Amino acid sequence: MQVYHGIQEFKKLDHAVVTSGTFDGVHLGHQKILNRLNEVALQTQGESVVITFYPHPRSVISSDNQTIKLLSTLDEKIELLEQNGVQHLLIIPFTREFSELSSEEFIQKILIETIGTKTLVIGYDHRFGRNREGGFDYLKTNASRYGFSIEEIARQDIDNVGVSSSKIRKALLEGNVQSADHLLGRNYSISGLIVKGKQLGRTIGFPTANIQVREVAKLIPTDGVYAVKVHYNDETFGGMLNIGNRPTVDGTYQTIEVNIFDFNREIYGENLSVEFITKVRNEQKFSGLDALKAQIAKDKEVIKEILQRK
Ligand SMILES: Cc1cc2nc3c(=O)[nH]c(=O)nc-3n(C[C@H](O)[C@H](O)[C@H](O)COP(=O)(O)O)c2cc1C
Ligand SMILES: Nc1ncnc2c1ncn2[C@@H]1O[C@H](COP(=O)(O)OP(=O)(O)O)[C@@H](O)[C@H]1O
Repeated sequence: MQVYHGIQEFKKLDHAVVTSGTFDGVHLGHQKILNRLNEVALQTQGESVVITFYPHPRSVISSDNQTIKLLSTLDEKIELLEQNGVQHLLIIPFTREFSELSSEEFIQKILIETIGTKTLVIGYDHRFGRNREGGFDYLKTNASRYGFSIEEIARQDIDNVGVSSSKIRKALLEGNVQSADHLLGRNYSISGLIVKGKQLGRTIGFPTANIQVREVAKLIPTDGVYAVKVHYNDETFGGMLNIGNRPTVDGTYQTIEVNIFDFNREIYGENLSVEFITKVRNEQKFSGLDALKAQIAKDKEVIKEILQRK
């Protein structure tokens, strides 16, 4: 997959089959669009192109100034789009100025002049241009002027639920990992650097690797204890992970820490990624370290059992 940062890097194609959107999480709904994109590209001997925006449009336009939490970092999105067979990825820096472009200017400048679009494939609710003014109906009415054809992809439903990034975010913030994983079509994951903690874990028999997530915008599931799969270099392990402030030890800030099963290595300064399988309980304040240790031993039993069935 060719990646272009900004329109000036893109060289106009003879036969571009294009889609555009934020594609946060590259979930099953997005995958349906991408499959069709690749199919049309193959049938028409064209090349598939995805236009996406960075940072996320809502983080630029929204007035509440809060960083919106996302299902995928830019690197993860690039990897997922590549896995889905996309040939060209154009990442447009999303600025205030860019957000002022009308839908007509977007079509003329980006789709026609920069890319050379011959077919545009868009999701059922995709909007573009200033104030999200352009959509499928607008395109359809004006199609004859543009010299490209337009195809709309219906909403992907899973168990009668329309898949959307916001539903997946909500599920993760409610601790409903299984539902999020189901809509994503894979297990939600986070990755980061292993940093030093208070070195207490090893004294209670459960050393925990503390994960520092680099991207502030990455969504962290709600506090609690989770069954996870841990990826370290090319190896995969089972593990139990806690997200929270650790009230038992009077913790004052949130940590993400994982006890990796059947593992005994020093990994400070290295990278890990974890896949969330299910949440098993809320974080609690115990009377002391012994009570916490007894509960963690029980968590281990429960989680080993869960992971065996996966
Ligand atoms: C599976 C698991 C469950 C945990 N559950 C809780 C909990 O319910 N309440 C709590 O205060 N801390 C909980 N912790 C966090 C421990 O307090 C933490 O691992 C311990 O303080 C060691 O911290 P350290 O890495 O800074 O040494 C849990 C940790 C793990 C690995
Ligand atoms: N099974 C394991 N799971 C997690 N970390 C492990 C394991 N075995 C060894 N380690 C190492 O021990 C460290 C965690 O020990 P711990 O006493 O909890 O210290 P800290 O408070 O710095 O996290 C990890 O960062 C890792 O380098």
